[in-house]
Amino acid sequence: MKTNGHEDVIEVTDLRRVYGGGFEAVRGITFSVRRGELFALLGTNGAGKTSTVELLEGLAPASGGRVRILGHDPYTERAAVRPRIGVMLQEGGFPSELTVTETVRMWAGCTSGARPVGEALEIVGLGRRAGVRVKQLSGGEKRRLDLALALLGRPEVLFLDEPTTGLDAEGRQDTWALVRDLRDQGTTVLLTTHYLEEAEGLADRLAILHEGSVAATGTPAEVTASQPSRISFELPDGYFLGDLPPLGELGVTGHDVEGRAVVLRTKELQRAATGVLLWAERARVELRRLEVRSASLEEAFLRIARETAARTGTGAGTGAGTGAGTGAGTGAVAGAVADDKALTGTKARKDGVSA
Ligand SMILES: Nc1ncnc2c1ncn2[C@@H]1O[C@H](COP(=O)(O)OP(=O)(O)OP(=O)(O)O)[C@@H](O)[C@H]1O
Repeated sequence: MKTNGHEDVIEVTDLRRVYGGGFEAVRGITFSVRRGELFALLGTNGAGKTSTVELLEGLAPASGGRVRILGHDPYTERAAVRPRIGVMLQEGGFPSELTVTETVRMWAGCTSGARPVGEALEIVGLGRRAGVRVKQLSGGEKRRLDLALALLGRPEVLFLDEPTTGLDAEGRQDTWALVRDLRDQGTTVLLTTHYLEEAEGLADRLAILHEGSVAATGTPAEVTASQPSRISFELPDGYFLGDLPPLGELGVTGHDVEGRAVVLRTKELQRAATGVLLWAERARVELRRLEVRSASLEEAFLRIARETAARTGTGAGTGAGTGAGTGAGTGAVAGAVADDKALTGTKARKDGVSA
């Protein structure tokens, strides 16, 4: 199908997956991925990423809704779809005594129109490790071998399920560069990841899944734009938050004060920052540790997580985050801002702040 002149190579419409016990893991999700696009599926543990991707790969039938990959149903028309897609398996499960070349050659035997083995290894930077046994590869090299196998059939659509899990920072950067190259050469990539930094850096568009539903979708910039920016600084000695102009008039929609540290949240960053800086100028005070910045995808995600946890009473700590493994709660991006109160001005709400 074509939308706005773009060919959608992945079309997902009201997709549902219900497991044997009746548990609905995927609850009517809709998104599409255009040819040559890199699309990331993000979500907390148990959000339904794997359940969704398995349906896209044709490994299971949908319980409801529709999936089309390159115009075909990946389950009922598997023979038409399979040769045109690549799936990066987590640890391919090959005998570790085989060398890298033997492993790729074995897989090439099952792949129609496979690239030459050497070419596949060069693409992923394993050319010089061709004769090494798989068991002697580092974790990062094993992931690259998994990727080489996924690329053997020159796929038009590549599914990458958490391709950098377990890699160190350098390994992640290498994989990201590789994935970008593939996308630049026209491969459509669907990536699932726990690493928000990965999605922010790589994805043209993304969807955040929560409890089987799409909680937010768009470009990384669009998703973060739905979240407030932050201005943080230390109150000068002898001053209180109430000494600033009325925060509501500055476009500030939420704030925190801890000791002298102040964080203001706003969707009108320029207006709020200008107001704060003009005040400081006029009061002839220096705002130490001043920081003014837009929300990151990680902040957007964490905030969404907190909001839904607060709304639904679900717990936090579901493991999405940066490469450092920041914990995140479950959440949905509904745009609601649970702790952003309409501020009338000089009333502050924490100790050390006067009205
Ligand atoms: N075979 C199954 N039978 C019943 N429930 C399942 C089955 N597989 C997964 N689930 C449940 O479906 C929900 C979604 O799981 P899924 O593995 O798709 O999430 P995920 O987003 O990929 O999570 P993770 O990031 O932890 O891999 C979870 O609550 C999970 O427990």
